[in-house]
Amino acid sequence: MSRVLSSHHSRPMLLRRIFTSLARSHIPSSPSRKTIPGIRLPASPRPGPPDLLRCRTEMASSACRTSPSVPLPPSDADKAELYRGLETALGSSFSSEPSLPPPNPLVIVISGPSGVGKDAVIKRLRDVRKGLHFVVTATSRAKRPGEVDGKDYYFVTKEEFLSMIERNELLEYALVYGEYKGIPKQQIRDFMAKGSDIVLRVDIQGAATLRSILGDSAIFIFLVAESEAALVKRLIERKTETSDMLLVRIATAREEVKHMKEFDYVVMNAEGKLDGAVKLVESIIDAEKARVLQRNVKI
Ligand SMILES: Nc1ncnc2c1ncn2[C@@H]1O[C@H](COP(=O)(O)OP(=O)(O)OP(=O)(O)O)[C@@H](O)[C@H]1O
Repeated sequence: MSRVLSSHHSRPMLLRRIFTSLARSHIPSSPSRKTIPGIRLPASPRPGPPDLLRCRTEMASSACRTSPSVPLPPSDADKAELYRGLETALGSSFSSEPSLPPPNPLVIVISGPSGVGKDAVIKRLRDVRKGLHFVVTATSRAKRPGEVDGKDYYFVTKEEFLSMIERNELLEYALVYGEYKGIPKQQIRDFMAKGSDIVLRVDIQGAATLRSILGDSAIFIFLVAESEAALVKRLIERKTETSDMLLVRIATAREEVKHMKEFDYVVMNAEGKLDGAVKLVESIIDAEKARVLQRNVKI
């Protein structure tokens, strides 16, 4: 900009030129605007009388200093009268149509190494955020005491699981320690149809598979602890693994952290700062809702 201002043009003239060219690039040349798939465009502004549009860029011209054909109420007029007067001057009533269509439902994949706090973050998110559906995974493993069918998992037999695979009913599935786990597609479709955002909790391998299926249409969030040492302490304190299992999980976590760059966002879940991590996830959701170019998941 400073290079432009130091040229031989006078400053007011340059400003007028810049303003004119900006205005030209923003004012639709015809009322029918092309729509771009995936982009939420506000309702097309109704073009006003051409002389008013010209006045936006040519404030100094004599035509703009003359009164409009329909006299406007004075600025201190009653609000309703001023509103109606402006409508009359512009030649059409003001639209009450929403400025934007509702945003597309999101699919949010939350992943990260074992012990990083995926369950903890999701549990808190469930408490603080409405409009999210937390996908219930189908599994062939036996129900453990306290687990509820349809809440913790959908418990099915191995035969039922295999026929779900055959009928292509699963978005992604894996055989983990001899038991099947998979994500039912219909559940996601049903909740997306109701306008809910979908949250999926998967391990790093599952996230890689989902990325290959969903590409950039879903949002991938990688949770990390503040350090490897903090992650190890958290896993030890959880007291759910034997030493051998801990060793495998920690060695795996070392490899998994290398996959962070394949994700869209990284969220730190630091010791005692669970709420901060959840807030950041919420901010990501809010920002995604405000995207002009909306993600569009097809399942
Ligand atoms: N911010 C935090 N501060 C302190 N403790 C935490 C925090 N987040 C989670 N934890 C604790 O760390 C342990 C591991 O968390 P969690 O079970 O949610 O991890 P996970 O990623 O779901 O693990 P896995 O993949 O092995 O199931 C739990 O005991 C949990 O209560």
